[in-house]
Amino acid sequence: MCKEMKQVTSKKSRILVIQNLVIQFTLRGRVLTAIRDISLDLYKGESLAIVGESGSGKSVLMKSIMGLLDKNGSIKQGRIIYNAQDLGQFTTEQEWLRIRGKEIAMVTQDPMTSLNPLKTIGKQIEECVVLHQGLRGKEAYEETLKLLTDVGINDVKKRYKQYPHEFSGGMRQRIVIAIAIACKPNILICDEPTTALDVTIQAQILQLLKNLQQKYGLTIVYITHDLGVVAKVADRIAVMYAGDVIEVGETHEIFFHSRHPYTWALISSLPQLGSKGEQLYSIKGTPPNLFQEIKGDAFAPRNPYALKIDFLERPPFFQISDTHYARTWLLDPLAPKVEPPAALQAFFAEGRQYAND
Ligand SMILES: Nc1ncnc2c1ncn2[C@@H]1O[C@H](COP(=O)(O)OP(=O)(O)OP(=O)(O)O)[C@@H](O)[C@H]1O
Repeated sequence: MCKEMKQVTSKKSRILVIQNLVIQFTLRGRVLTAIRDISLDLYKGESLAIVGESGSGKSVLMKSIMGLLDKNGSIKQGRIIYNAQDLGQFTTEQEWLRIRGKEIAMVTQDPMTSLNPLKTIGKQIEECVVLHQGLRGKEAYEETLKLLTDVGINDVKKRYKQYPHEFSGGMRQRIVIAIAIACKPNILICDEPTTALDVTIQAQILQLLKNLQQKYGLTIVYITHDLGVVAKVADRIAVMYAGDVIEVGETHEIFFHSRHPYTWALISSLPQLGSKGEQLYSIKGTPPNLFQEIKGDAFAPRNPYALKIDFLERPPFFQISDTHYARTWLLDPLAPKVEPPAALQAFFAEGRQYAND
């Protein structure tokens, strides 16, 4: 039967809890609801990927956790609990400075925007080491060299003295990661960290983040529009659509057992499936206008499997396993049995087989 999402199913401890979050922006007198009543837990030491197409609310959600919402936006409802405090209640920049960078750090798509072009990269990392680790002089210098080594940069003494423009895009991203790690955060948010990089470098940066996660005991949140990118690095995936989380589960559950037709559509658009040359399920239409009130399941108008109730009532989270939940009326016991498209079923079967081997 349907149960409201309750993700605390094992001994894993929650490091961040988002409860019934609603975020709105006011634009020329009109109100846009970017986050529509989201609840999501983040577990200590895990890597969670938040996946969804452009405009689904991934960045707004993460910005709200870091106190970086644009001035015309605000939290209208809900809580963001970290370390027994509700971050949503923060009103001053001073309060945020205790969290931002220090406890929760962020790596963005474009390293150039995070780096100062006029300072050597060594100095930029060392400033964080001094500020956040309290080291001075030779100790701070040594720690900076160690961080450079940890992020896979060679010849560190020479590199320390160089400026951002002397590095390639991939190397610059490594430096931004070193700066983030220098602050010893508990949570690292990676917002499309590899989008600007070519495929080989992408894989290297993702592997680096995976290694650093283990070494530093980090909890990582990946934000991406590309499900394929996080397949190998995420423990869990939350799928967002029109400001809502519509499915969440462990990575293999989302890839090979997903139940929401929107997740099916996302998987269908993976190049691995396209290469089979089969006619796959593709999403037609556009996401809803977030200035307007959304009734029912926001995906219903684009969903070939939508039921009448999908247009009327927001589906609850139906529990599929201890770790897997989806917001679709198709999971209601009274709903007709619907199977994913044949090509996707073949992909699911192949993936499950592979997982069992
Ligand atoms: N300052 C703002 N004023 C008005 N609307 C905003 C503002 N910031 C974000 N939005 C709206 O909030 C919604 C969610 O945006 P968000 O940037 O979180 O999407 P996203 O999933 O991160 O997309 P992308 O992958 O393109 O970054 C969008 O409709 C966007 O236009």
